[in-house]
Amino acid sequence: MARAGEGVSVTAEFTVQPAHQGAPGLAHGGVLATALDETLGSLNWLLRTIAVTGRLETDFVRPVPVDTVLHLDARITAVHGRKIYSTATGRIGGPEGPVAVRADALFIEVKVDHFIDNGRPAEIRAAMSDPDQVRRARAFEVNP
Ligand SMILES: CCCCC/C=C\C/C=C\C/C=C\C/C=C\CCCC(=O)SCCNC(=O)CCNC(=O)[C@H](O)C(C)(C)COP(=O)(O)OP(=O)(O)OC[C@H]1O[C@@H](n2cnc3c(N)ncnc32)[C@H](O)[C@@H]1OP(=O)(O)O
Repeated sequence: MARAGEGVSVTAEFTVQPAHQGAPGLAHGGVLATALDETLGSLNWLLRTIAVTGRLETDFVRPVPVDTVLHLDARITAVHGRKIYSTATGRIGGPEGPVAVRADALFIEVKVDHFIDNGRPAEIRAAMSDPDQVRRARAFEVNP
């Protein structure tokens, strides 16, 4: 679950499951990048803005074993026109533990037409019939 913090920030936890393994016993980097991306993406809801990831630069600082809880902390650093700049860290061993991963991101604000024009019709129809469900499921749940 992601929680709003001070300023435009959120914290979240992501537990690395066996299915997230890359190298034996360790989290796959792409899954860690996804956890960062999802946490960063949830920030845009605090701005009440629909935005997609344009750029995600990830540093992998420490290996993250399977079963680890990744403590995520993300905040918006700047907004310029449609561009939303944000940064996130993922710590292990507790919220004050060492940084294992970090990311800098650029999200670009889009109209809802971005999804209507490019998404698959069945999912668009489902989302339109229950927008609250989309908001909860896509924006505020980090663990699948
Ligand atoms: C009622 C109907 C309901 C139906 C829908 C229901 C719900 C929808 C609501 C919410 C959706 C839910 C969740 C979505 C949120 C988050 C999901 C998690 C995050 C993701 O997983 S999301 C997937 C991965 N993501 C993509 O799938 C993006 C693919 N991409 C594109 O779709 C285009 O690429 C786009 C739109 C990004 C930009 O295209 P564009 O034509 O709109 O804008 P343009 O190119 O003009 O850029 C404008 C300014 O951003 C700069 N800029 C752009 N890209 C840059 C880059 N990469 N690096 C550096 N700067 C960049 C330019 O340099 C310019 O800067 P400047 O203004 O200074 O010149």
